[in-house]
Amino acid sequence: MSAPASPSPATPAPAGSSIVDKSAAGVGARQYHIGIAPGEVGTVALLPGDPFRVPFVAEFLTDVKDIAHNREHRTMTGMYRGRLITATSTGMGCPSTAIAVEELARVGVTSFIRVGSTAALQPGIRPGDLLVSEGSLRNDGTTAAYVHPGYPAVPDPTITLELAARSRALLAAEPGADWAVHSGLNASDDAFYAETPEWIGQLNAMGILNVEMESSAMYVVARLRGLRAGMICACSSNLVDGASLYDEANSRLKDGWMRSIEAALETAVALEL
Ligand SMILES: O=P(O)(O)O[C@H]1O[C@H](CO)[C@@H](O)[C@H]1O
Ligand SMILES: O=c1cc[nH]c(=O)[nH]1
Repeated sequence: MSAPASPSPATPAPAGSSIVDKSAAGVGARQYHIGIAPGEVGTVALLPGDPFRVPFVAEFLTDVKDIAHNREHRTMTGMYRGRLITATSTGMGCPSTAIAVEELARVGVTSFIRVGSTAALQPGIRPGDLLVSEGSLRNDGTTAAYVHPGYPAVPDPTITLELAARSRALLAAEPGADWAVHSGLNASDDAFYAETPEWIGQLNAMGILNVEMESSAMYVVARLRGLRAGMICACSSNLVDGASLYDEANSRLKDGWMRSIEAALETAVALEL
């Protein structure tokens, strides 16, 4: 893993100026947005988007603690098969995700696994299926503030392979399962309602499996800071074959979330994250 880099401005601040250096801001302190202090969380964090999904992670844990809930960032911790697990919600989109990853890193988290929802872009991927990300098309503004347009947004390969293996093991253990696991590329969009039929068609033609809104920031910030990240999402809807379903009460989506969380927890244990 390469050394952490910081987002250095093109022209350094003049010596003796009082311009704030945010690369050092808050290190060792309770964090401004997530409300967590060093020592309150472990080294691996599961990241759902929605604060109301953090307790779904806690359902798998023992010795559960509520750590903080500030803005969209809710955090709980607990034990899963001998490992201290942290669950923190990112909110929707790359800006708040980048803040969550930066601040979690400042309090000791070194591995991040997003457990989200996503819309499918290839026919036949059904609500409730799991999608393991192998890389993100960076259609967001946040990562453009951090890196060159050609910089790749890629997950840690070991976490990615383990997420695929653990989710396929869950599938194999369920006789008559009516869901599937898919691995491939996804897109991270900024603007949910700006996804036109033309854009959806372009992503489909490029073979992109699914679209969500956070992974590009998680991957880029993790790489820049020398940390590890991966993503497993549950399909909420299919934007190309009409299996559209923006209904969180539907049990297929909830079942998918729970399976994605279990695969992420098993990954954390297997890799000692
Ligand atoms: O369910 P979460 O994890 O929030 O993920 C998806 O759902 C939201 C859009 O509905 C976006 O945040 C998108 O990435
Ligand atoms: O989850 C998502 C993200 C972007 N666009 C969608 O339709 N769904």
